[in-house]
Amino acid sequence: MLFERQFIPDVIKITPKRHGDDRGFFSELFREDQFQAEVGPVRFVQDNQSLSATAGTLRGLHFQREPVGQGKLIRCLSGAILDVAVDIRSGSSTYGQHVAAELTPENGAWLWIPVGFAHGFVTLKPETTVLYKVTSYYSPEHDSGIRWNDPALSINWPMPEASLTLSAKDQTAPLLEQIEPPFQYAATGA
Ligand SMILES: Cc1cn([C@H]2C[C@H](O)[C@@H](COP(=O)(O)OP(=O)(O)O[C@H]3O[C@H](C)C(=O)[C@H](O)[C@H]3O)O2)c(=O)[nH]c1=O
Repeated sequence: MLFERQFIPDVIKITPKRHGDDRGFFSELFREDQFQAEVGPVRFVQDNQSLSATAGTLRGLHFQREPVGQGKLIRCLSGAILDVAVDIRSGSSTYGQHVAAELTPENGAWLWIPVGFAHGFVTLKPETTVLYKVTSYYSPEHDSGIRWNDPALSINWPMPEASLTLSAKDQTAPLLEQIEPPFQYAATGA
């Protein structure tokens, strides 16, 4: 299991080892002991899966407010995504900045995004399946988000707006400056 901290170091790209042979490969996708040794005492309570039929499907930028903020461990099972995590922790030196990582079945990587980030992705291929583990249960009343194309975030989505598919909720999400900072920076980044 290779852990690569991104330029916002609390966001980590995790690449499981693949044991290849003439049949294909075997891979231990997740081990709590190795994950907790690197990240800390984080546990997952819910697994999610989404299928997006077309390339250019953009889901995000979402987060759940405290006390049920969600850490997310994301991987792409089919197709391809550009995964984006925006630091929305008040007091963070990288507040409003983001990490972007391409996740594909070929690279087999997870992206770990702790509580304190807004998360979204755009699909780069049709029939894209995303699996993600989260650290708090879904709570509709705490579900929140910021606008995917907020100019203050300078996210370079690789497709023109006209070619994107978004939910009505995502099209009308507030700008970061319009919301109360939902999280406080904590050095642990858990
Ligand atoms: C997140 C979630 C949703 N739902 C229901 C609520 C709606 O009826 C339906 C679709 O929900 P939503 O439009 O929020 O799904 P996405 O747009 O894919 O959002 C998700 O993808 C982005 C990238 C995220 O990071 C969020 O975790 C998550 O919100 O599933 C549930 O029943 N349980 C859940 O945990």
